[in-house]
Amino acid sequence: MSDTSSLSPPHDTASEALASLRAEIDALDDRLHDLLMERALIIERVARDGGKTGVPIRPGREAAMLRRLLARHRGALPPQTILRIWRELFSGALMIEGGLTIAVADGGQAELPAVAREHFGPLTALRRHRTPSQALADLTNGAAHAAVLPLPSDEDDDQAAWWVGLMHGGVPRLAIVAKLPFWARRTEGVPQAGAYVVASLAPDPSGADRSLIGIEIAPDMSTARIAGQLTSAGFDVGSILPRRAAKQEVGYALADVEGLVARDDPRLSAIAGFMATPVILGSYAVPFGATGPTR
Ligand SMILES: C=C(O[C@@H]1C=C(C(=O)O)C=C[C@H]1O)C(=O)O
Repeated sequence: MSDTSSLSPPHDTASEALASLRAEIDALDDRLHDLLMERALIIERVARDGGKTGVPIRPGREAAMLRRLLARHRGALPPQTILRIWRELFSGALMIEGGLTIAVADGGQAELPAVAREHFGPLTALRRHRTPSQALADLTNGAAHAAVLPLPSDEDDDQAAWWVGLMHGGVPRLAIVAKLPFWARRTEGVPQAGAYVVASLAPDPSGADRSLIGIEIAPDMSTARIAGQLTSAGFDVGSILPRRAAKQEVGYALADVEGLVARDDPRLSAIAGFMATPVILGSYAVPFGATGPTR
């Protein structure tokens, strides 16, 4: 250990005023702590009597709670502090509900585990994999509750284009249930990568959601035409990611549309011009502070 004898102790002036302010902080901390313990008692009741089944996270409810608190937030405390505290509370609550394990595919994007950690907190077990299919296998064999996967890009090879596999389903039926980061304004030093969370979870509306539609297209179909077909079926289209592999008879497209669209939405079966009826791949709460449509 280094020699600290020459360091002067912290020197605070007006020590009486400071001591009294600190006493106020300590008293408030007791009240906050009492409330947190009371909250944990209710979480225990949710776990015992709430009738929840399957994957315990409720991404829509979490997003709605955060938006509500951030909307009423006033004063000097940075709003992001509110988000950090509540994300930590959610992760503690999920420990009470039996704990959470998240699989993350970090292939090519070292930032993805950091994005997963930022969202799910240090209490959550993370299983790191190289590829999306390895992370998804954790869901099908019950080793993880949810998978954090990279945002699709037009540079993805077949292995990386995990959303195409999601279109063809399987048991359990997996869906995109959240988009990360929820705090959309990024500051220097925080992970910049985005991700989708996939789980076997029913849609959990947050009040401001978007949905992802997987489409089989003829390989030469233009993006404008895909958008046109979706728009005339009544969808408000944000972005479209086409995937046209060379020498293949079918291409794919991932469309991001406004609202929480149900799997049996009649607009899907009424759509014309695609190779098959488009399928809903899931939905996500619009990240806080996001500007404009996101893919
Ligand atoms: C407590 C619940 O479970 C989880 C924990 C939450 C919380 O701490 O408030 C909210 C949503 C869920 O992710 C719930 O479903 O209400």
